[in-house]
Amino acid sequence: MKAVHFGAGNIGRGFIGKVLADANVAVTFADVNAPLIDQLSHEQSYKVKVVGSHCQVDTVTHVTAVNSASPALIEQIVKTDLITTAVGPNVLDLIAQTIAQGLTKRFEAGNLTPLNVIACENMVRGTSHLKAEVMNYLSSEHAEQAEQLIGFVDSAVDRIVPPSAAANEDPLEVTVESFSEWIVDKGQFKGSVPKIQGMETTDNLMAFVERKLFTLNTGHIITAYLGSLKGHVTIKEAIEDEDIRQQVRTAMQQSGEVLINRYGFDRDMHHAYIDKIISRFSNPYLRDEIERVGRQPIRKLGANDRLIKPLLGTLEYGLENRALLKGIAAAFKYVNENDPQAVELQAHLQQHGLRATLAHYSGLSENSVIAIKIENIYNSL
Ligand SMILES: NC(=O)C1=CN([C@@H]2O[C@H](COP(=O)(O)OP(=O)(O)OC[C@H]3O[C@@H](n4cnc5c(N)ncnc54)[C@H](O)[C@@H]3O)[C@@H](O)[C@H]2O)C=CC1
Ligand SMILES: O=P(O)(O)OC[C@H]1O[C@](O)(CO)[C@@H](O)[C@@H]1O
Repeated sequence: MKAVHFGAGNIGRGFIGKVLADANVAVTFADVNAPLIDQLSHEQSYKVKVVGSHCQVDTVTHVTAVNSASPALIEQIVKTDLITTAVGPNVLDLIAQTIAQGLTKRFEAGNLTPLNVIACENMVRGTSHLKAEVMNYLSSEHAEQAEQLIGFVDSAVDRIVPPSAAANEDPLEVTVESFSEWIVDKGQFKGSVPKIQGMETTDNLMAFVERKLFTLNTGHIITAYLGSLKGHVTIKEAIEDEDIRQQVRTAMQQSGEVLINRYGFDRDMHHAYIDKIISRFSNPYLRDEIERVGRQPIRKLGANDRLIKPLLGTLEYGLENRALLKGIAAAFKYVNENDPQAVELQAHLQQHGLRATLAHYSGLSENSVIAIKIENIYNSL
């Protein structure tokens, strides 16, 4: 079996590429980082240091790499059985055209075997979004063939993989936590569903997507922004600050009540899931900086992302949400000159004020009770 994986970064090498290669899938990475591609295609292997409840160093082999802009990638798409991505939600629109070019050539070459595409991004139904973008670049004839032959499979991806420590002399080596969960929507595949150890299939994907987004990502982002407010640098420092820990746990319980109401999760089991995730945040072997978890605050303040989506759930079910409101308010206090979205958010905030900025990026109404509550909390921080 062959796979093309877009994005040879933290998750690409540390999780998705490793799961596929370990399942004897021949993986070709596609990336725009030329030195990374050159090294991967030269070495054709790399190390993954697994740290946490168990520690080990695995070697991933039988991988190669091509530049995402090269014609060689199009040829790979003509022949491949699977495409996966881990490039970042904002990059999916860029790779859609490349995928469409590959599909066009594939159909013209008479390859009518099924092909599945799985975007492994922190984005609700990211693959469905990618499908819409790809279809825009296909002729009506090829779009019809794609509907029949190409599966666009949504997924939930959970493994904490910080950027490899700069001190590490091996630029290909990546350090990952031992926990991992990759769940895909069984009903969206074309042809047979591949059996890949480490890739779970479900016909209830949204429950898993929202459980992960509302628990790991919501807890993580509030840890990052409350931690940044107190001058912490790493997630571990922030979550080990008892005051922050309590607020983060309360926020995760509040978003958890949305999941319990929506999917009927068992409360005790969900609280145990929350505790496990909080312990993952303080993994002593991982250096995970606030800057990574808090990156791109505009994306994370979006209506369908880890802060606003759970809040909207509390409004839907009439649930307590003050800790979530504080996390959202803290997002507007996040200052990082190296993060273009943080810079844009602060500029909009200075020019238009909190409630107009909140409305602009999150879709919440500027004069709503909830916006006024967030503004009052923001002013108290
Ligand atoms: N790092 C983590 O702990 C986790 C990350 N994710 C998600 O995985 C995705 C990737 O995140 P990371 O691996 O952390 O980021 P990363 O920045 O380490 O990797 C992204 C890779 O995509 C490459 N890229 C950028 N533009 C490209 C293009 N046009 N074509 C091909 N490659 C391109 C970059 O050069 C980089 O190597 C994001 O959606 C993230 O939310 C999901 C779960 C965990
Ligand atoms: O990758 P993003 O969406 O920018 O945000 C980082 C978040 O994603 C993860 O990397 C995986 O969900 C978490 O570790 C962290 O909460």
